Amino acid sequence: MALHLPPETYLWFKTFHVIGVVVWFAGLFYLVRLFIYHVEADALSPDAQAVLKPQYTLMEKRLANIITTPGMVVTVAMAVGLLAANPGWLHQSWLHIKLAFVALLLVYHLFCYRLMGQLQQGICTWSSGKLRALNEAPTLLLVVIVMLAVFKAQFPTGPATWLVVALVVFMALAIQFYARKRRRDAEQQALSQGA
Ligand code: HEM
Repeated sequence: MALHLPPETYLWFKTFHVIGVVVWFAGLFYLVRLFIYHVEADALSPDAQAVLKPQYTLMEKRLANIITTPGMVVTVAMAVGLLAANPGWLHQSWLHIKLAFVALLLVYHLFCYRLMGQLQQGICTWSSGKLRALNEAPTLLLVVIVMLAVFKAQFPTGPATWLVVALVVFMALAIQFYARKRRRDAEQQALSQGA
């Protein structure tokens, strides 16, 4: 049964749903970036580690608890509002598929908390390269979920879609390639300075 709310209420729910998504993803992307810096601090001198590691721990905790999780809560709470205002969505298959991808996103969110705990205890076994690859997962989820929300039952499968998919994959690979090149250049510079 639909709630009888003023018509603009639905649009307010949608506005804050999208704002929640932006905040949630900003947090998820930056959190794993901080994990990468945290892991890379292992290669620094003990003095540098003593300063940087507690600082990264603090930044991670604040980012996760003050930005990322509240972004997730706003997204989900506003989604509940959208469904309460228009329960007809619950019978549509695009929403069921979207929910399956949102479930994956929530698993990713929880996994980030697990990694954060391991980093704080100094028992994280993930390399910075693996973390960089992990940081691409929410990009793919973001693209698919937003496409489902926008196209709904008319989910496109034509050439334009494949072009978008190819561009996203190309961008992800280019970022990985550039990051690897920068790391290699920095290593070579450090070696030549030490020589
Ligand atoms: C808790 C799970 C979620 C539910 C139940 C849900 C449900 C909905 C519903 C019912 C709408 C309104 C559709 C319309 O009025 O056309 C909507 C819009 C939207 N959702 Fe979600 N959503 C969820 C999570 C997400 C997530 C995680 C993202 C992003 C990754 C997202 C992105 C969007 C966007 C961009 C719109 C606006 C689409 C448009 O107006 O064309 N949603 N969502």
